[in-house]
Amino acid sequence: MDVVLTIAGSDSGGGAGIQADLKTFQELKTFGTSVITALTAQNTCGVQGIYPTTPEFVAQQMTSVFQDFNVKALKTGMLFSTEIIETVARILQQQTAHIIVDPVMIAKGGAALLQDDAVHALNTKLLPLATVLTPNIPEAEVISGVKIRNEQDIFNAAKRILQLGVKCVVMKGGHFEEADTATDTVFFENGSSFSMETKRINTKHTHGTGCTFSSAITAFLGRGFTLHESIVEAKKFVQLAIEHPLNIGHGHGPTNHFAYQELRGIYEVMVHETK
Ligand SMILES: Nc1ncnc2c1ncn2[C@@H]1O[C@H](COP(=O)(O)OP(=O)(O)OP(=O)(O)O)[C@@H](O)[C@H]1O
Ligand SMILES: Cc1ncc(COP(=O)(O)O)c(N)n1
Repeated sequence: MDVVLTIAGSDSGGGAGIQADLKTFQELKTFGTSVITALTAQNTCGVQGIYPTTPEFVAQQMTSVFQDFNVKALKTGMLFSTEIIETVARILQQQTAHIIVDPVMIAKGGAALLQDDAVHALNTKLLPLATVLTPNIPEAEVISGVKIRNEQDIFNAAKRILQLGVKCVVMKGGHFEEADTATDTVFFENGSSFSMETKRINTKHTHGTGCTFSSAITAFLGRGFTLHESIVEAKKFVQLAIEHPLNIGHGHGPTNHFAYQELRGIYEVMVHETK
């Protein structure tokens, strides 16, 4: 049994954060462990409150997990503050597991899940350790300092992000709402890249899509899939989860973490190798 870890915030509504990550890990036949960086009082309508964990207690949770388990891959989600990022990065420096960083900044409803002054610590302390970074378009703009309006901007932003020390960046296209596809573009440090295209689903039930996608990459990497296979298979997982919603809650509902197993992972992602 491969052990994986999520270092993220708790979503009391169960659709994003730690809860989405553990559901994804379980569906993908890995053993999920967790380090909680913050509690959120949250549901499908928004975030009603945030109660961050102290950096010392984040460190204590990480030590408990690493002392006992051989963690094959781990992801970070909501990290909230400079102090928590610095603590997480300091402990991760001693680890050999694949590190997937989902740079969670703002919840779908608009609540800030990362303090503005924490971007510097993210860029300088955590990103140099990352195997994979999975920004959405607004997050990629903040990290790279490049305004993104078209494909060339995506390329320029990705290049800047790779210069921060990230080995692979997945630029997620979920926020291009006018497109009829949901296309993510993947760039590697060696200069190669590919894009993944799926049908865009017209739905409001997209709460936790980014958490689900990055935890699926983590689970596949933890099981020993290659980086390329893990990213494409995770795209399939999130596509099926969005395409077959559970219709829970009164706002932006969660995705369906059961769908990938129930449909035996059957979905064709269009992959275009660009180099
Ligand atoms: N309407 C949609 N139809 C199909 N795929 C989508 C849709 N919206 C997002 N995706 C896919 O979901 C994944 C997550 O992308 P997205 O840009 O939504 O991340 P995010 O904004 O970080 O998510 P979140 O903040 O909700 O956790 C990507 O693979 C993206 O292409
Ligand atoms: C604890 C936590 N982590 C991440 C998200 C991002 O998800 P979304 O952008 O869908 O609100 C969230 N809302 N809550």
